[in-house]
Amino acid sequence: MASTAASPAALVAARRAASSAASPLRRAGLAAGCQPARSLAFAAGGGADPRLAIHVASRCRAASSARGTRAVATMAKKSVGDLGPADLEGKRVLVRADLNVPLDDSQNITDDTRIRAAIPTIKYLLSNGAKVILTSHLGRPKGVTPKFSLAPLVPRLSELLGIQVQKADDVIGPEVEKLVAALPNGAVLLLENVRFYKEEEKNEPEFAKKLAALADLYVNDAFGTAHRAHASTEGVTNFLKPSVAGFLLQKELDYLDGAVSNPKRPFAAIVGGSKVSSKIGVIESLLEKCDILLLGGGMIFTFYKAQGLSVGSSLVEEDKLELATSLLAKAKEKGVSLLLPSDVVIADKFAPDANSQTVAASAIPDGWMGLDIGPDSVATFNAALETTQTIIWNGPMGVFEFDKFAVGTEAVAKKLAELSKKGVTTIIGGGDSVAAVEKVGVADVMSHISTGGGASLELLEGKQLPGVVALDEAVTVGSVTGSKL
Ligand SMILES: Nc1ncnc2c1ncn2[C@@H]1O[C@H](COP(=O)(O)OP(=O)(O)O)[C@@H](O)[C@H]1O
Ligand SMILES: O=C(OP(=O)(O)O)[C@H](O)COP(=O)(O)O
Repeated sequence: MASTAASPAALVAARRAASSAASPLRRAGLAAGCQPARSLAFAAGGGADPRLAIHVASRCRAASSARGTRAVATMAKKSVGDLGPADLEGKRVLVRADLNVPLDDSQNITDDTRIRAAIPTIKYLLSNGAKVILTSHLGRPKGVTPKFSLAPLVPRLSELLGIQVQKADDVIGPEVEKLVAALPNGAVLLLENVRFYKEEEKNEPEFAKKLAALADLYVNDAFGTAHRAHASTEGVTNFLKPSVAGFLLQKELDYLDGAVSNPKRPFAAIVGGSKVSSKIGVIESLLEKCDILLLGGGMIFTFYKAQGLSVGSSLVEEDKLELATSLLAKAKEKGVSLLLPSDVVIADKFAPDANSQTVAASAIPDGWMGLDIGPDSVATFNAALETTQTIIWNGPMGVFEFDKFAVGTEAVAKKLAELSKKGVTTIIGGGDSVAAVEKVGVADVMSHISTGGGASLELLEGKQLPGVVALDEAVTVGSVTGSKL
């Protein structure tokens, strides 16, 4: 699996110099949807603390895909697998994929995971004689912006599909209609970046209607964008039936909704990342479902402080101390075994070359900040994980972008890989945990790695995703819900 990992120095420089157009990393981040506005929002939220700025662009990566199993949970939707040759032969199928991949300065794809993840659905449609009209966004363009064209994706798409993919220069309109009309069975037409039309993000019905008019049926396989109610993810379903889930979307729901809501027990959740505030919804939702909750990352210092411990200059959200206390109480009330790290690796500055030492969580000296969990915590976490059958992981245990403080995160990745090989269901819920798993080179052994950062977070928070809600319901037979039985 391709890695998006960059050197810590490059990462820090890229995060801090958000205005530097010369940075390839920043461009990669921009191409993948990480705009400066988002960086600024995080920085502002954290009082311009560089520790909060570092993680922004690393949310722009994704992961592996495979044919999904049957949907089992509350959001079960009709699947493309429910459609056969009789439904698809000669039909024009509008496929919304999330091909929002990072590109370098020369418009080369630096991580093709999302393209590869979209292939099974497209191949299935082609093998059933359909004509595929493929639509996606790339980045967050404001109007037509050449550097956000989908043209650089054509060679890789063609290579993976084993056919020459055609490319339209527009999304709707007479030229596109002509190309669609001339499309033979078993061919793919890639439309231009759907966000070149402002109507897309505004979910304007007239635009959705024009998009829908290109096709006979609709497949949404864009999990990474399923939390957006846009014309190509939501609005189009009002004008095109059937509207069904692609294999990737289905697999994401099977794991992030199905396996998490109906887990093989014991079920452990590992939640890390920088701030407790951005994970409140996830923690609260997982406390309803899991047996064990392991916390790591920058958020632990807010919990420590809430318990009266000294945290030195570690990241703390002063306004979330009460919340941390209430989450601890809620875990107790629910009978969830909540484990906070017992030791931490501290640094004398927020830098890759900082001096560091390992101390008990209760012994952080003034002027030092915790940047990773310590070896005792890793051992305790590993022992807890050994007892489980299902594990969901969201958020790194430390500042893994700096090698010196990546040990705890990498240990978790390795443990999950080991357990996955033994049959434990391991789910990596998007965001930076995906980067960590890729960095350690164990992505391929995990049961599921989400292709959506924001979308997986919303799903884990228990929210309904508009792009999913809009799809046709699956057929229900008895107590089992899913595709053909
Ligand atoms: N102890 C810590 N202090 C400061 N930042 C941390 C700490 N531990 C982890 N982080 C940062 O948290 C960021 C990831 O946070 P977040 O975006 O919430 O996770 P995710 O992307 O997995 O959802 C990473 O950039 C990492 O460097
Ligand atoms: O990269 C994406 O989201 P992610 O960074 O949360 O994984 C999706 O393509 C959605 O992009 P958007 O956040 O610009 O709507």
